[in-house]
Amino acid sequence: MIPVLSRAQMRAFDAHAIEVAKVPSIVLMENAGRGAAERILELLGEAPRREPAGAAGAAGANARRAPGAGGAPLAAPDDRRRVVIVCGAGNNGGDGFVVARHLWARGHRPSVFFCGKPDKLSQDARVQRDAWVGLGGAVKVLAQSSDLEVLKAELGHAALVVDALFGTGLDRPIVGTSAEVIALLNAASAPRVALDIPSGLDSDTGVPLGPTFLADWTLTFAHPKLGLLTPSGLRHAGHVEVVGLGIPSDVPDQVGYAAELIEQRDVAQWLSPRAADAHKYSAGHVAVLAGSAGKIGASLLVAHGALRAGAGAATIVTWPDAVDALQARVLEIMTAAIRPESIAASLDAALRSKRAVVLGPGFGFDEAAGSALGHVLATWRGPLVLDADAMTLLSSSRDGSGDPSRGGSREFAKLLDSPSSRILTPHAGELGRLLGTSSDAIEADRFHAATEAARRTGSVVLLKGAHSVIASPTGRMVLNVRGTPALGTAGSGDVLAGIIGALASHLEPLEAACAGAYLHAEAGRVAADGSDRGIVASEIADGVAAVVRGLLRR
Ligand SMILES: NC(=O)C1=CN([C@@H]2O[C@H](COP(=O)(O)OP(=O)(O)OC[C@H]3O[C@@H](n4cnc5c(N)ncnc54)[C@H](O)[C@@H]3O)[C@@H](O)[C@H]2O)[C@@H](O)CC1
Ligand SMILES: [K+]
Repeated sequence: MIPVLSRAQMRAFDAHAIEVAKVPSIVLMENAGRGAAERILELLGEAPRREPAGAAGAAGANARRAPGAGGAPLAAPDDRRRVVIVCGAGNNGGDGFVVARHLWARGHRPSVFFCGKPDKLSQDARVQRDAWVGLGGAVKVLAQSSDLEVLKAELGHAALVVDALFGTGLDRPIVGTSAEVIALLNAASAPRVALDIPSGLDSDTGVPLGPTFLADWTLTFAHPKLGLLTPSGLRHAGHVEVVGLGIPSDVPDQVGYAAELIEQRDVAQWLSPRAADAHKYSAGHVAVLAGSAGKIGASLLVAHGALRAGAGAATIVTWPDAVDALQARVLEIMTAAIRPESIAASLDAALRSKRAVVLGPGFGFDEAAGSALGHVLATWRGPLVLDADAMTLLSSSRDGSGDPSRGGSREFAKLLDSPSSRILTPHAGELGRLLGTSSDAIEADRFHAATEAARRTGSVVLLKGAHSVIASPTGRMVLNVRGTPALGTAGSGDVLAGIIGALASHLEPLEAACAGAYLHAEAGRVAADGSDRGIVASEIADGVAAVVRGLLRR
């Protein structure tokens, strides 16, 4: 996993590198700028030209474009089509001067602008500015409207735009000339690259503090920052790549990190090959408490997801009329009925010898469904994935306290006492209802919401959305950013719940949720084949087997 750092942790990282490891800060800046320049040179050879667009149009292009894809080479070093670099007064600006010098050394003639008070230049940025000027480079200061006209003219034929205005030091909205500069940069038709983070973005929450640079690529230094990995952060950051600072990667173990990013090799490691004498029950038999009359599709998708992710068997345990409807539809999947008059007894029989339970999709949220959930919470000792209607039951007449006398649901109270190992898979709306707040409040700080929910429910919580956040009750947080908009299709969440159920038969709940999110996203990518829509949920389930196969072959 790749450590993801908060603003404060990144400061601690820098301080550790400088004070403990004795790497001078100017060397870190040199490494940052040189690494970024190398990547920018590559991008100049790859980046597609965009049609000129206003700020809004540019935002659309940013969302649509697959960065790095195809296109004619942009820039043989060319006197007219220059790289435009806009530097601020802090160390982020210093990185910009280093980029300029290395591009110059490779035959380019970058146009360098400075926005800020020259007497406020940080010590290292001043050294780098002087080195740039000492080599004969020019710096155009952006102080008044006529200066902005010069910038605008240069942007009109720029080969690429580099934002080195503000980095992790930003702690308030950008105003004044810098804000006008950002508007101009965002309106440029050239590809846009942010150094470290897009200027204007809060590096912890990914929320724009005010006017914010809209990047196609963000070259972030040493480690990804938290704010780059939220849906809003990624919308502004474009394609995020890490540029090393020449510091060993174990420093975050010493200074701390806020989250981890799932990598392919983590999931490959978790997926151990089946034993030669494996049989369907040793591979894991998943009970799927899902579906109801008119909603049997949900239960089929869960079971399908579980089998494709490696469950040896799946049994849909549901209401008698749904079982009748299912009979005609199932081949590989078994069914068992929950008798409303003897819910506890039928569940005890159905869950015997099962390895994991998935409860919720299409299950209903009436009294009987509540009793079934209550019984499972009270008696099931294995992995339990709670999704969809289970989330509604947990939060009905809820205040998130778990105390029925204060408006918390009975089921929520049972959740806290349950001997099961629970994985909750809410989207923002469901989590909002569970915690007694709005979906907007959840989206405003998804990291906090997921960790808080995990702590309050004593469960692993997978907060769905464009990029999932997986939090454990111990405070560990893992991010999966492999998702694609194509995954937004009916039944996609049901498949995810099934995949996690299968994996939870063998893995710890946090690992199962992480691996499940990753496999689901990758399978969606395979099914979508480069498109952002048009796939159906059963194709995601089908795709999982191929993704698992690929990982096992590694
Ligand atoms: N310290 C280090 O060792 C390294 C730092 N690096 C770069 O340094 C950046 C952080 O540098 P700094 O801490 O100097 O900060 P920034 O360059 O991000 O910001 C500059 C200064 O602007 C001020 N400021 C904050 N918000 C403002 C606003 N809205 N309007 C006007 N001024 C505002 C702050 O006082 C801050 O010190 C990183 O993002 C990275 O790009 C890299 O060079 C790698 C090494
Ligand atoms: K920046």
